[in-house]
Amino acid sequence: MNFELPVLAPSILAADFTKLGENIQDCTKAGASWIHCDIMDGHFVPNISFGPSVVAAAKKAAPEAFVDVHLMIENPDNFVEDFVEAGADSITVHYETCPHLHRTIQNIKKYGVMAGVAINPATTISNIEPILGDADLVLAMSVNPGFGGQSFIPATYDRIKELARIRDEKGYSYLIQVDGGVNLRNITKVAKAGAEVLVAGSSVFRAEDITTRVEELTEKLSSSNE
Ligand SMILES: O=C(CO)[C@@H](O)[C@H](O)COP(=O)(O)O
Repeated sequence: MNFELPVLAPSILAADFTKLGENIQDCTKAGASWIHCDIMDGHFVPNISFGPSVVAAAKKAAPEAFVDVHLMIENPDNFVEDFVEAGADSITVHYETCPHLHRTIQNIKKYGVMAGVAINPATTISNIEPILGDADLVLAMSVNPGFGGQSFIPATYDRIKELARIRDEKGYSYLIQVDGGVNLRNITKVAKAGAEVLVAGSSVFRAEDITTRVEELTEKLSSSNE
């Protein structure tokens, strides 16, 4: 799949579900090549969102988009196949939910999709160092997972830089993703710190005009490279 880094990944958690297809197409028409799907189970996180049928609907609305699935659920191994069948191009699991993380990553890769590992703001990066060489994507949560519309936790900037430093030092190849509280005011700083996949929910879908907002965020990402 073709996309240029850094890339914006609008999170449909904040979309108007009565117009989900239209909201997603507003994003892709404005140049968004990724769509981020937040799966919440009411156990690992104190909120319930949606399951594979909504991911399949998102893929149907934008077959050309890279569908990025973020599993905030316990026992994620039980659901990997369902999300792959729904059209996921990447599946990210939380370190905090995976006692056998190496096996879970291999299980995701078996389906030919990208395998990501997410860490909560209070989880130290050293916890996932042993598997960083196997990860296709590392997601540094910039809010405590479970809800959209929260404020970006500033300590995330240093965590992004640390993930980039380890990758360079060890010759790893994972993408660095950031999720939570990303908006027009901070997106440039987040990208300049080294984030390559920037998830934005309320900033995109609560905007007066989704297309214009995606264009504005994407423009800031493009100029962050300069
Ligand atoms: O995973 C999560 C929250 O748990 C995020 O994907 C949010 O959905 C991002 O939303 P905003 O903070 O951008 O509103």
